Amino acid sequence: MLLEEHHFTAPQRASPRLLSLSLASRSEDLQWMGGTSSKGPNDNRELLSTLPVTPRSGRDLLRGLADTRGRVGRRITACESMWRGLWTLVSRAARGPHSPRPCTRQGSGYPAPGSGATIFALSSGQGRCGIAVIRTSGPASGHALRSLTAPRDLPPARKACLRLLSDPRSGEPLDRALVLWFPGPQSFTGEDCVEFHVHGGPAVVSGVLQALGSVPGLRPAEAGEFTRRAFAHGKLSLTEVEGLADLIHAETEAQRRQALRQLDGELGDLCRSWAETLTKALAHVEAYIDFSEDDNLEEGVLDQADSEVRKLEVTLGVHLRDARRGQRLRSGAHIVVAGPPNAGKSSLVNLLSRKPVSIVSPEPGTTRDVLETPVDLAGFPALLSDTAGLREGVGPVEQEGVRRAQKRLEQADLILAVLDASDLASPASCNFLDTVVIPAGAGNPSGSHQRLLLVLNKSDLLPAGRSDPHPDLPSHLLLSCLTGEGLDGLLEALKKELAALCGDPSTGPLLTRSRHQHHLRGCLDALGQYKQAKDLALAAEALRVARRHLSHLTGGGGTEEILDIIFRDFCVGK
Ligand SMILES: Nc1nc2c(ncn2[C@@H]2O[C@H](COP(=O)(O)OP(=O)(O)OP(=O)(O)O)[C@@H](O)[C@H]2O)c(=O)[nH]1
Ligand SMILES: [K+]
Ligand SMILES: [Mg+2]
Repeated sequence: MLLEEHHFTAPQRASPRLLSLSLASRSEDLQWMGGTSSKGPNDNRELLSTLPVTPRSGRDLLRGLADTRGRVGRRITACESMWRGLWTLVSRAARGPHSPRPCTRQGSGYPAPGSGATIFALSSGQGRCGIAVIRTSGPASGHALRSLTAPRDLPPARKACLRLLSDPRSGEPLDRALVLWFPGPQSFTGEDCVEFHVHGGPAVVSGVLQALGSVPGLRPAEAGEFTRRAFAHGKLSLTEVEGLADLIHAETEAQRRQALRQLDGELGDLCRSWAETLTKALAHVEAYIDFSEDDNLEEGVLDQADSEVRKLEVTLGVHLRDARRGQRLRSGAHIVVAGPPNAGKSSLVNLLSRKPVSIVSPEPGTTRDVLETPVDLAGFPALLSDTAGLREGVGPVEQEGVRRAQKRLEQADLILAVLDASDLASPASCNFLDTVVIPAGAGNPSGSHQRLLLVLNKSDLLPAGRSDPHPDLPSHLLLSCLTGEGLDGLLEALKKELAALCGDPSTGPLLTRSRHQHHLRGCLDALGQYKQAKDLALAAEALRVARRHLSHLTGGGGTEEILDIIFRDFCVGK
């Protein structure tokens, strides 16, 4: 029976009497609800599975309904969604065991734009290469495969077969290629898909693409369209889609690990478990609203809901506090290299990025604009900004440079403060120490101020043999950009700072985008409203809002625009 297929498990504290009671009093509502659309069977199934009732099987439920139909008066209940859920399940059970089974997951509910057409694209990179992969997705995929190949029969599903490809219009041979046939729904998009692994020459690739374009019902894919179809068919949740986009763009080891975790569905699983907690709490509140006067409800149902909500609030708070780190790991921590003129800031930026990003010269005031360069520091992504030397009393152009440098300093995740070790007594050095280094609380990592690493450059100019010539300064590292001495120590210190800023990609933060943060905050706000609600109906509504935020996090923001923004990150063929 359907209810069992959906893993309907009766709660341990269940009371069978309660079910027949509730069905008897609400059957009119069930009929009334039958004409309206369901919010989504998954939602209601969850709600149903947590209700304090025990239908032994779908058949019992149906029988109970038939018995009671028409015996009670009309009453619209506060737990409308519960009855919608029941109705959905019951009417599906009535359709019998042969009604189509959902595939691996439920669809996202968003139709893919232009779905129905069969799309094709080059899915491997552009340019000359050993092998290029061209794929199709859509109902005409099988026809396209048969049109291009000889022999013309479909190969066994998911097995690579060697076939001669030829142009269906002229019969001209195009390539000898491996082809793979993925009948839906067991494919990346959930639709019928074909992959052609052809030789990677531009003429072969364009020949096959043109041949595919000549097959009726096929058209070139748009950017991200394959993934969008996978999302529409419930093959990927939105957070997994984001993980996939991040994996494609990952440039460092830490980014790759983080993206892979998200693609594996960790964030989605977490959200679903939170949503389940809320569903339970909601079911308790709804049950209380409906049945409290029947005296059949156990004691403490509301207290249980309250305590679940409180626990969830704490967990969400922890994740929200970690969200900034997840975003840094995804897009790179902002490291701003600052210091007085001629300290060697540009030399250090070039050394860390291993390329001549900035002009280095003995003339103070060489760098004016903020120069940004992405770098991979010990596996962590970072955005290094070279800035103008900080000093007063200079011309208008340099002054503008100083203003920009100061603005950038305010936004830094980490300040890499550079001083000339042989010139610490100069007014510019003293001023920089007083205005930037000391207020940032260098050497005081537990301080609530901005993180800062102090580097004394040009150590090669110091008299040899003295271990630490500046013990009175805040904690610092000695470096020579000229000789490279001290670079390993600096990289080690940077790695520690970045690990603290970004979190451990294998175990750490899971919220990687401001979109995630937005919905989590929305969920927390709604939980705050739940606690303050004076009326139970309002409390239930707050729980529903909270749950909606979590489902938007994994399923989209409720608008097509959000999806457009996310899918825009993909290239054609993905
Ligand atoms: N001896 C020595 N000279 C260095 C070292 N690092 C940089 N220099 C020299 O110091 C001078 C200034 O270097 P830059 O990298 O341009 O310094 P900056 O801080 O970017 O200067 P501005 O952009 O003008 O503020 C150049 O002549 C460099 O060759 C070092 O470790 N040792
Ligand atoms: K300079
Ligand atoms: Mg410079």
